[in-house]
Amino acid sequence: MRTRGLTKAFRGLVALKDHAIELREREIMGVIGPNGSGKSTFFNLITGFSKPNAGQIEFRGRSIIGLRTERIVSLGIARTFQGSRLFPSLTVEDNVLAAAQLRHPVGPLDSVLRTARYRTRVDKAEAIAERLLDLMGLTAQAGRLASQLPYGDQRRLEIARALATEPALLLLDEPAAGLDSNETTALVELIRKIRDLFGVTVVVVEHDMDLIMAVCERIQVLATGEVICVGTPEQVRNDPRVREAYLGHA
Ligand SMILES: Nc1ncnc2c1ncn2[C@@H]1O[C@H](COP(=O)(O)OP(=O)(O)OP(=O)(O)O)[C@@H](O)[C@H]1O
Repeated sequence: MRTRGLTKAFRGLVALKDHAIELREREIMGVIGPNGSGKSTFFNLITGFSKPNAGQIEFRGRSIIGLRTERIVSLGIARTFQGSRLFPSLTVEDNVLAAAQLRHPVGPLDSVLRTARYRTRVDKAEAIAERLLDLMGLTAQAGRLASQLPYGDQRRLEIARALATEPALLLLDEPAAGLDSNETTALVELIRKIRDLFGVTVVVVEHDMDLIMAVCERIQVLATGEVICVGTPEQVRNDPRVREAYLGHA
């Protein structure tokens, strides 16, 4: 995935200005910056939740500007959200199945007639859900309502839902928010494992510097909508522009 000249303004306010990023296959990239620096705007533009005023977004060699969110998901980009977007009154398993079926849709006629295609697709979605629940340590909770899960489990369920759409690019929006330090350490391992098992590229937007520094191979820093620095955790940590951006907002 790469962006060039990506710009988004809300009335007079430029939330993202001339943004450029080029992700490498299978890398874990962090995007950080003070509050209001444009991180969520960046995710919203890539996933079709909002449309840029200017610029390009290319994914696997084609422009995805103007495509609907469902189409972008089907091309292989999945995201989690800062706040929970689970279906609270569905079971844990059905939450993952619903996401898996975005990738293996069942038409109403196939469903009513229980065609062979219906069976194949349902089997495929069930196999994906089973594997993901196992990976997330949620198998024992499969039959519980999503709303009844402890918070940390709900966050992992959200990641399972994103993975169920079989993405090539996984966008995690503040995955450590609300987690304690043990859970955050476990999340570092989980993100690495996801990358290794599924071969996905991962972008993490996060305020938790321990998580970012531990898991990311490269980090891009935004400040007031502009990219101020890209580099390894070590380079970013030592960059005076980054310190300045954060101190300016302290
Ligand atoms: N829908 C919107 N309408 C108006 N202004 C918006 C909208 N979305 C974002 N903004 C503004 O754009 C700027 C960038 O916001 P954005 O949410 O992308 O920042 P962020 O880096 O994700 O912040 P945070 O770390 O607090 O989540 C902010 O000034 C914000 O108020």
